[in-house]
Amino acid sequence: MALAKINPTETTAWKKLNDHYAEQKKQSIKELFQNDSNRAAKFSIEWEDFFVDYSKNNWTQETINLLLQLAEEVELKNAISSYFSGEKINETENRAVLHTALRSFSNESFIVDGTNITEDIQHTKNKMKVFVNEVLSGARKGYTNQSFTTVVNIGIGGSDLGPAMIVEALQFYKSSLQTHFISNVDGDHVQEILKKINPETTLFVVASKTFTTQETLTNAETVRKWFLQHANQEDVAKHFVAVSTNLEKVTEFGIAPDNIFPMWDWVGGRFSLWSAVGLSIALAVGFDNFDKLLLGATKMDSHFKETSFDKNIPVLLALLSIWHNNFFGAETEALIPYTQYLQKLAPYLQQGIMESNGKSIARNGQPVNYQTGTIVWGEPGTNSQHAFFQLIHQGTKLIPTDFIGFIHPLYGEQDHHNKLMSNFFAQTEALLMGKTKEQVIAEFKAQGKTEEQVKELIPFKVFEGNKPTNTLLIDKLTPETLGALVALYEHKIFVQGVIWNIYSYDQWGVELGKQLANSVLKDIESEEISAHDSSTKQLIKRFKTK
Ligand SMILES: O=P(O)(O)OC[C@H]1O[C@](O)(CO)[C@@H](O)[C@@H]1O
Repeated sequence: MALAKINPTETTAWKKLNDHYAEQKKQSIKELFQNDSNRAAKFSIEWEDFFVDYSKNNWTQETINLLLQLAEEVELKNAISSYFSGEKINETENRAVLHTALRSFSNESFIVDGTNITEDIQHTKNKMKVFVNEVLSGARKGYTNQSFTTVVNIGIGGSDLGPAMIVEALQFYKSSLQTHFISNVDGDHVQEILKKINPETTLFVVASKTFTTQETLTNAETVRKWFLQHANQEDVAKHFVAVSTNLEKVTEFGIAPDNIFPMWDWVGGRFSLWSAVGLSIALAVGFDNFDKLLLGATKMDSHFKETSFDKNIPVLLALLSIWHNNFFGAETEALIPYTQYLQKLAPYLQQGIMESNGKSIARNGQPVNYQTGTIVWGEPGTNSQHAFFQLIHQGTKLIPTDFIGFIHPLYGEQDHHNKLMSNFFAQTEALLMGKTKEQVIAEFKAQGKTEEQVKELIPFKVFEGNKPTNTLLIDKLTPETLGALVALYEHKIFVQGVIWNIYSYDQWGVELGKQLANSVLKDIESEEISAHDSSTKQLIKRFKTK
C-alpha cells in the first residue's frame, strides 16, 4: 500500500493541538514537575540497555494523546507495515526502503521485484565475513606478500559518514587495522592521507552506490595513480575492492569482479552502513562486532514495529520533535553525546535527518504549508558546554536538545566518568530549572556584593530555564547499543516524514549543485566561460586568471 497523502494540518488532531498549544505554552516545564511528583517516572521508558527520559519537555499526557491521535490520522501504523514489508515507499525513485532487512536475523524472506533479497543479503554478508577474516588473520596479503595494516575508505555522503562515525565510535573494539577516510574531493586532504600510508600494506575500499560520484571517482583515480607509482597494474586487484550497485562502472575502473561487494537500489545511501558499505567498519572492528551492531539495530526495529506508540521510543521522540518544530516553532535540535567516541554522530545524523526530511513538497506534489525537516547539530559534552551552551541557556532561540550518555566508561576511568556524567545530569537540570532572581540575590549576598552591584547584575545572571531536553542514558557504548541508537534515529526520521506527508527517501535537492559543478568545471578547464549570473562569472574569471 502506498503511503497515505494526508496534510497533517488538516487533521482533527492538528487543530486540537493548536488550541492545546495556546494553553500549554503558558506553563513552564518546571511547573509541570511541581504539579506532578510522579512526572519523571511517567515520562520515561526503560528498554534493553536504554533508559529514555523525556519528562523535561513542555508536554503533558494530553499533548501525547493528541500527538498519538495525529499519528493515527496520518495512518502511521500502515506506513510502518509498508516500510518493513518492502513496499516502494520511496515513490519518486520507485524503490523500496529496506535497510532494515540488512540487519534482520529472522527467517523472514523479503521479496523485491520478484527477487528473494534475503539470499542476496546473506551471500554478501558471508563474502564480507570471509574477506574480513582473511585480511585480519593475515591470510590475504598485499603485493609484497605482507599482511595488511591499514584500510582507506574512499566514499562520500552515505558511503563515508556512517562508516566514519561507527569506526570512530567503536575504537575501543578495534582490530589490528588502522583506518582512514577520504571523502572530500580536496586533493590536499588526499595527499595528507597518502603521506601516512604504505602502499604495500594498505587496502582501499572504494564505496559508491552509484559509482558515478565525482568526488569518489576522482579520489579513487588519484589514489590508484599513487599506488601505481609503487606497484604494477596487476597488483591493483590485491589492494582495491569496491562496494557498489554499478558492477559495470566498477569493472571499468579496473577492480576485479571478485573484489566487488554488491549493494542494492533498495538501500538508501544514508542508511547503508548496515550493507557492504559497512565493510570498512567490519575491517576496523572485526566481523563479529559488525554483526553485533546489526543485532542492536534489529532489536530496535522490533521495538519500533511491535511496541504500542505510547511506549515506543522512536515514535515518541518523533512526535515530541514535531511538537517542538511545528507548534513551538523550534528551528533546530541539538544532539550532545557525553562521550568523545560519538563526536561524528551529529554530522552523520545531519545527512540522515536533513537529506531525508529537508523537503518542501508534499506527497501530493503540492508545496507544504507548514515546517518540515529540523536542522540538527551538536558536539560532545563537555566540550560543547564551553563552546555554544551559552546560547542554549540564555539565547533567544528554543533548542530542544538530546543528551546521550553512558553509565559505564570503557576503560574504567571512574573519576573522569563521574565528572563527565555530573556535567551531563547538571546541564539538563540547569536547562530545566534555570536560576531565579531570588537565587541570584542570595548568591550575591553571600559573596558580599553591594545592593547597587546586585541590582545592576541581576538581569544578566537570571536563567529562565524551561529549556526542553531528552536524556538517553545507556548502560555502555558497545556495538549493540550503538546499532540500536542509530536505528532509533532512523525510525524517528521515518515517523516525521510520514507525519509531514513528504518523501523521506529521495534527495533530488542535491542534484542541481552536482550538475552545475560539472558545467563550471568545463568553464574552468576551457578557454570560454559559458552563461552564468554575473557574480558567478566574475568569481570563475578571477579563479582562472589570478
Ligand atoms: O554512494 P554514492 O552513489 O557515491 O553517493 C554518495 C552520496 O551522494 C548522495 O546522493 C547525495 O549527497 C547521497 O545520498 C549519497 O550517500
